[in-house]
Amino acid sequence: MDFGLAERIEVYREFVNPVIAEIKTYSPIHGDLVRNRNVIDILRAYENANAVGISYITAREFKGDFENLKLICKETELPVLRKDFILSKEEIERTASAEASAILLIARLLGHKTAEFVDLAHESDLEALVEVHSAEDIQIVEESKAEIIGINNRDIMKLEKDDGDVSVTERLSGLISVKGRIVVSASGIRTLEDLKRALKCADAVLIGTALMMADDPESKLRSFVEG
Ligand SMILES: O=P(O)(O)OC[C@@H](O)[C@@H](O)c1c[nH]c2ccccc12
Repeated sequence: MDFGLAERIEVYREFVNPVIAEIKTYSPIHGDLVRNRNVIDILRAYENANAVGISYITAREFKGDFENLKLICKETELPVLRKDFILSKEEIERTASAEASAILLIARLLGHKTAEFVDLAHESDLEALVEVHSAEDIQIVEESKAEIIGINNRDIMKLEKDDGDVSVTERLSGLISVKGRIVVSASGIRTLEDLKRALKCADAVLIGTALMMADDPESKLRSFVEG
């Protein structure tokens, strides 16, 4: 049986640093991140370095491509998280049809519809990773049945134009009162020190840019996972 993302994080965290490795095509700050490489080669590098899961951004603001999501899901046994600005039930169903195992839902975007969208994700057999960036967002996610809370160290509505570091995770993780949910720290994690700080108050981290900008993503990821 292939475990979902939440369960895999719980198993991995006993042995390694659980890292959700992101295949990120483009960054508003750094520009093109794929740099003519093959997406599947990047996927294999992440698999070889023991990523706990794969994240792929389909959002057009990040030059993502839904066909690539389908290809990645077909090519890997790891759980795949689809990241986009999800605003409709159809997009949830499309994510399930691509055979992703988890979907990103943004509390800031969905507001009090978040709980309903989490239930819709579950109806499509998808795990819900609800992303938060404020105390208000935490209240919203706690009204839902989301199994994974993603603390974004940046405000995604600013499309990475803002700075953000693990101090956001340190501050917000303390506000989570409903226990038993997996907490993931995402964005702006560039060094093993950032990772260690994040894992003091989160169960896993999600890293994109630092891996995509590395000359050798496999060894870069291995240094985070085994560090
Ligand atoms: O590249 P970074 O700093 O490691 O951040 C990764 C990830 O957190 C970021 O890409 C992200 C977080 N939430 C999103 C929502 C949409 C698109 C992208 C994102």
